Amino acid sequence: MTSYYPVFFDLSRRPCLVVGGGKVAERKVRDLLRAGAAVTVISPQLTGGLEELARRGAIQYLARPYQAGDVEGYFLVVSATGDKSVNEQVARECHARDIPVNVVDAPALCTFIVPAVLRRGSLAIAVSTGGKSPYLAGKIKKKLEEEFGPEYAELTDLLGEVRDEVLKACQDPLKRKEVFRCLVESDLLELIKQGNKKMIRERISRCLSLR
Ligand SMILES: C[C@@]1(CC(=O)O)C2=NC(=C\c3[nH]c(c(CCC(=O)O)c3CC(=O)O)Cc3[nH]c(c(CC(=O)O)c3CCC(=O)O)/C=C3\N/C(=C\2)[C@@H](CCC(=O)O)[C@]3(C)CC(=O)O)/[C@H]1CCC(=O)O
Ligand SMILES: NC(=O)c1ccc[n+]([C@@H]2O[C@H](COP(=O)([O-])OP(=O)(O)OC[C@H]3O[C@@H](n4cnc5c(N)ncnc54)[C@H](O)[C@@H]3O)[C@@H](O)[C@H]2O)c1
Repeated sequence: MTSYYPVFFDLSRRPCLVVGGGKVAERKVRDLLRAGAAVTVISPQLTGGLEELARRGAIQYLARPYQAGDVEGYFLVVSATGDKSVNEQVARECHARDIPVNVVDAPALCTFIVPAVLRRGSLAIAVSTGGKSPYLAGKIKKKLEEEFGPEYAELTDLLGEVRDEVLKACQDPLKRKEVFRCLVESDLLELIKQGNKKMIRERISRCLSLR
C-alpha cells in the first residue's frame, strides 16, 4: 500500500499542462488556475467552460491530440483524456523526465494524487482516502462544510495578521506560543459570526498582553 506524502505546492506562475479537455480536465484546470499556475491545455475538444477560459486568455490552448514530448518543460502535468494509451504515454514521458504527473483514473500511473479540498479563504482542509474511494473523500469534505463555515476564512486572516505582528514584536518562542494558543482557544470565532468588531479587538489585545 502506498502511504502518500501530503503537501501544499506553490504553483504561482509555474507552467502546468493538462492533457484532455473534458469535465474532469476542466475541474483540474480551475484548481490549477486558483493556485496561480500558468496553464496550457492540449486537447482536440474542449468543454464550454474551458472554451471560455481559452477565449479570455486565462489558459493557453493547443487544439490537437497529445504529441510525443509535449510534456517537456512543464513543472507539473495532469492527464485526463479518458484514453488509456494516451494517459499511459503521458505518464511514461513524465516519469522519464521526473515531472510530477497525475493521471485522473489511474493511481498506479500517478506521482501524486489529488485530495478533495474544503476551502475557507486561506484555510484548506484536504481529504484523501489514498485513492481507495474518491467518492468517500468528497462526502467527508461535504460533512466538514457544516462544521467549518465561512467564518473560518475571516478567523484565519485575522490570526495571520496578528501572527505577523507577534513574530516581529516578540522574540521569546514560548511567549509567542502562549499568545497564539490564547487567540485560537478564545471565542474569536463566535465574535466573528456575530460581527462584534469591538469585542474582537478587545480579545486580540487581551491575548497580545501575554507577550
Ligand atoms: C478527490 C477528487 C479530487 C479531484 O479529482 O479533483 C478525486 N476524485 C474526485 C471525484 C471522483 N472521482 C471518481 C468519481 C466517481 C465515483 C467513484 O468512482 O468513486 C468521483 C466522484 C465525483 O465525480 O463526484 C472516479 C475515479 N477517480 C479515481 C478513479 C480510479 C480508481 O479509483 O482507481 C476513479 C474511477 C474511474 C472509473 O469509474 O473507472 C481516482 C482518483 N480520484 C482522486 C481524486 C484521486 C484519489 C483521491 C483520494 O485519495 O481519495 C485518484 C486516485 C487520482 C486523482 O485523480 O488524483 C474528486 C472529488 C472532488 C470533490 O468532491 O471535492
Ligand atoms: N479522478 C476523477 O475525479 C474522475 C472522475 C470522473 C471520471 N474520471 C475519469 O477521467 C477521465 C476523463 O473524464 P471526462 O468526463 O473529463 O471525459 P471526457 O470524455 O469528457 O473528456 C476526455 C477529453 O480528452 C480529450 N482527448 C481525447 N483524446 C485525446 C488525446 N489523444 N490528446 C489530448 N486530449 C484527448 C477529448 O477531446 C476530451 O476533451 C475518464 O477516464 C473518467 O473515467 C475521473
